[in-house]
Amino acid sequence: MAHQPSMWDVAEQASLSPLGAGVVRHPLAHGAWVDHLPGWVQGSDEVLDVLLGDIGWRADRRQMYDREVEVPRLLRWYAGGEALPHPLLGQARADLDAHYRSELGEPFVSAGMCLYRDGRDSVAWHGDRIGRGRTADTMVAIVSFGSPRALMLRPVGGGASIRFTLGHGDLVVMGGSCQRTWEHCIPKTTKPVGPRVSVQFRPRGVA
Ligand SMILES: O=C(O)CCC(=O)C(=O)O
Ligand SMILES: [Fe+2]
Repeated sequence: MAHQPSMWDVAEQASLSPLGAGVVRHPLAHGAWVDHLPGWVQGSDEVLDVLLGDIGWRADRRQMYDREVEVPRLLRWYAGGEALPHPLLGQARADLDAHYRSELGEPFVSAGMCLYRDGRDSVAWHGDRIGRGRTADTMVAIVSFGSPRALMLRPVGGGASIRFTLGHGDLVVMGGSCQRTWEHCIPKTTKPVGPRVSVQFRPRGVA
């Protein structure tokens, strides 16, 4: 008998909800803001499966005083011209463009990806300040897949930090002066967490 499409097939197909309807903006001090939309992606499992496959993840090494150490996460960088590993990610970039174009004034281009294999993987406090994020307002849009992890933000000059939990299919966008006037990090956790992949869309010249 031919396979009958069922509600389950429909439910499992990755899709995006309309951005305009659900994004909530959190204004921060010093001209920064964070937009948040939990559950932007539905049916995220198939995307996560692809992202956890062999897409060319590599372990970066950094000079740390007199020795070289591996950064505690795996990385994969897609320049604007390179096809993304799942069609939903191309759709996500197009939807982000449509929603933010008038405010951002330019398209999202690159997709940087981080794989946090478990709670020992992390990214330390930083701003995305390689390039124009150092001097100008910009946006970095992050879509999360897999185990929930905390994204922390704190003002550069000191002050209380704030926390967003980024779960499977969630969107956050850091905008305004956020990369210059605030720092962000994904802290390590001793909780037993599975892998998480973050996909960061940035305009040209921002990293
Ligand atoms: O994994 C995340 O959500 C953040 C990654 C990040 O801050 C970066 O790669 O610059
Ligand atoms: Fe960052």
